[in-house]
Amino acid sequence: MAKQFEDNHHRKFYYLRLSVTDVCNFKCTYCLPDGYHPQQKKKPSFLTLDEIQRVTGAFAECGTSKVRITGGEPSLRRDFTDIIRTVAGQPGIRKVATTTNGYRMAKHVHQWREAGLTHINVSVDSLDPKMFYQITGENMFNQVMEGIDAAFDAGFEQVKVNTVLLKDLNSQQLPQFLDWIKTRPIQLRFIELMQTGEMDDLFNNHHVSGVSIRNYLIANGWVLKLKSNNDGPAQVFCHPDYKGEIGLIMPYEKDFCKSCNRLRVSALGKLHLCLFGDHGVELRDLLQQDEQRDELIARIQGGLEEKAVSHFLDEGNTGMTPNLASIGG
Ligand SMILES: Nc1nc2c(ncn2[C@@H]2O[C@H](COP(=O)(O)OP(=O)(O)OP(=O)(O)O)[C@@H](O)[C@H]2O)c(=O)[nH]1
Ligand SMILES: C[S@@+](CC[C@H](N)C(=O)[O-])C[C@H]1O[C@@H](n2cnc3c(N)ncnc32)[C@H](O)[C@@H]1O
Ligand code: SF4
Ligand code: SF4
Repeated sequence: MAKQFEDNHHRKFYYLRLSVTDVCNFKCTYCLPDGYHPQQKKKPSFLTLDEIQRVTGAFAECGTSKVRITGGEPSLRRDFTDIIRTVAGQPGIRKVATTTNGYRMAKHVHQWREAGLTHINVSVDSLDPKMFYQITGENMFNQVMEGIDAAFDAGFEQVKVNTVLLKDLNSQQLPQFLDWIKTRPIQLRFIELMQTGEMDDLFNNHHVSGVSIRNYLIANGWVLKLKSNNDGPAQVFCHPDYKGEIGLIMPYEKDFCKSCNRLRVSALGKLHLCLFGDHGVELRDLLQQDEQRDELIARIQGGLEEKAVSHFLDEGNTGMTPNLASIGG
């Protein structure tokens, strides 16, 4: 194995978030409130299967054991199942995950599972269909719920659900969410709203910290679980009376970035050292032939020297990220 990816702050990288498209069919108020619009007139060409195979192969050689396929909406790629199969086929990749809005899950999750998908995260911002529509711009609540049932049916032992915590919207619905996971093996994660470049007043109007939920959980017998080296940033709590778990993603908390274990590659083939970084490192020219792998690894390692110790969101600096669809969250 080539040298494990590590930065100058002694953080090791086991987890690659690979975006395969910027396109999305939803209009979430906090992400793409006006829907997806290409940045240039020309149709962008997103990473091909061969390029995906080369980039994940290089990461795997340097210690990456988990790849999350994300977007935009990754399942809108017509070759999505082949992408899963390609990533799953890389020696060393033990977890192949995706994050989806759930739109295509009911129909296709069995085939994703057969292709090698091991973990699935789906976004559900409210359990109230009307509020779901209000937040996502799409009337698809029932379809997404059917998708979650289909995932269990296909053999996933747990489904993770992402809920962006929004003041005066879903932040009042904790009892409903707790009730929902009582008998279901769902890890429900509340994500604090993050400010991005294109966001207007939404952040000031709707950002709310996850601290009060954490205090509630601790006061009511929930216990913090230990993490493994390729887990995401959620603090996960479990309770003996619940089949489900609660996760909290609180990026504004001190030391959130201390345990950063992940790198990102955009759908256009740029390495992003941080979700809120200033620029990407071009990789695509080194994804054209298998023989370029050593050069590719050297370029990623060079980029890692520049990785900052944390984001600068508290200073109002959101880096170059206009919205999370552009980099895959
Ligand atoms: N600020 C920040 N937010 C992150 C980071 N990683 C994940 N998130 C947030 O958490 C959201 C949910 O991430 P998911 O795509 O569901 O995956 P995950 O929680 O990283 O991974 P798992 O632990 O495998 O479920 C992302 O879309 C981001 O909003 C990170 O490195 N920095
Ligand atoms: C960018 S989406 C991509 C995958 C897929 N389209 C989905 O929605 O699950 C990944 C995650 O980022 C979250 N997200 C998007 N914008 C966000 C923001 N500004 N703050 C916090 N989370 C955000 C979404 O809720 C979703 O769970
Ligand atoms: S959060 Fe996901 S589903 Fe919603 S607009 Fe962004 S990319 Fe699309
Ligand atoms: S904000 Fe940047 S440094 Fe912090 S955990 Fe996320 S990717 Fe890592």
